[in-house]
Amino acid sequence: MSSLKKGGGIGMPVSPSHTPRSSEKFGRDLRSGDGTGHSSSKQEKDKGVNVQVILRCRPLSEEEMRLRTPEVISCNEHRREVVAMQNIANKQIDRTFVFDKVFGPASQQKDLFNQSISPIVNEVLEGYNCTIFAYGQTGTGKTYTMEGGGRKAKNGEFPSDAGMIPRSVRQIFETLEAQCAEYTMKVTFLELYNEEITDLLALDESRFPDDKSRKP
Ligand SMILES: Nc1ncnc2c1ncn2[C@@H]1O[C@H](COP(=O)(O)OP(=O)(O)OP(=O)(O)O)[C@@H](O)[C@H]1O
Repeated sequence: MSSLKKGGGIGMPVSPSHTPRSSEKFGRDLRSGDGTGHSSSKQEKDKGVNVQVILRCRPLSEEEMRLRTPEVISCNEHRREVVAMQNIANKQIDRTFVFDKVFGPASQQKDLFNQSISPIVNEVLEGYNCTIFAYGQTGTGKTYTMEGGGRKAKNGEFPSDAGMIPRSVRQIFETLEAQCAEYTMKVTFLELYNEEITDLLALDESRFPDDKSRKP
C-alpha cells in the first residue's frame, strides 16, 4: 500500500491506480471531463473511476449535546447525500451534496472498513498502488476514523473503535499468512506540517531539537 494518511463530516478519497473499475460500481470518472472537474458527457461519466470520495459525519460529543449544539448536517446514507442546513435571516437554506458513499453519525468503524476500505486493501494485495486519506476540518473525526478511539484491546481482539489503519494492517497480515506467502512489509510514518516534512519513525533524536515531547 502506498499510504494510509490522515490529513486535516470528513471526506476520504480512496484512489487505487491502474485498477479496472466497472462504471456500475463507481459512477464518476475524475480523470476525464473538461478540465473543470465536470465530465462533459454521459459516456465519459460511465468510464471506470479511480477516485472515490466518502463522507463520514461524526456524532455530537457529550459536551456538544450538553450545550445543545444544533445539528447542521443531515446524512442520507441510502441516497448518498448530505444536506447542510443553514438558517440565514430566518430563511432556511439547505444545500445537498452527493458523495460516492455516506456514513452517518451512527456508523461504526467496522461498517466503514468492511464496506469501503477492505476492498481497497484487497486491491493492494493484488499489486495495485492505493492511497486512503482523511481530510476535514479540525475536530471532525480524522484521527478517530484512521487510528481509532483509543479503547484497549481485549483478549487480543481489536476494540470496536479500532480505526482504518490497524484494521488494514491486520487484513494485510491475515491475508498473507493465509496464503503462506513470503513477504516483507515496509512502513513509513511522515508528518507534513507547514511545508516541513518529519520522519516520525526516525531514531535520530537530533531531528526534534526544539520539541522535547516528540519521541522518535
Ligand atoms: N465516529 C465517531 N464516533 C464517536 N466519536 C467520534 C467519532 N469521530 C470523532 N469522534 C470524537 O470527536 C473528537 C474529535 O475527533 P478527532 O480528534 O478524530 O478529530 P480530527 O479531525 O482528527 O481533529 P484534528 O484535525 O484537530 O486532529 C474526538 O474526541 C473523537 O473521539
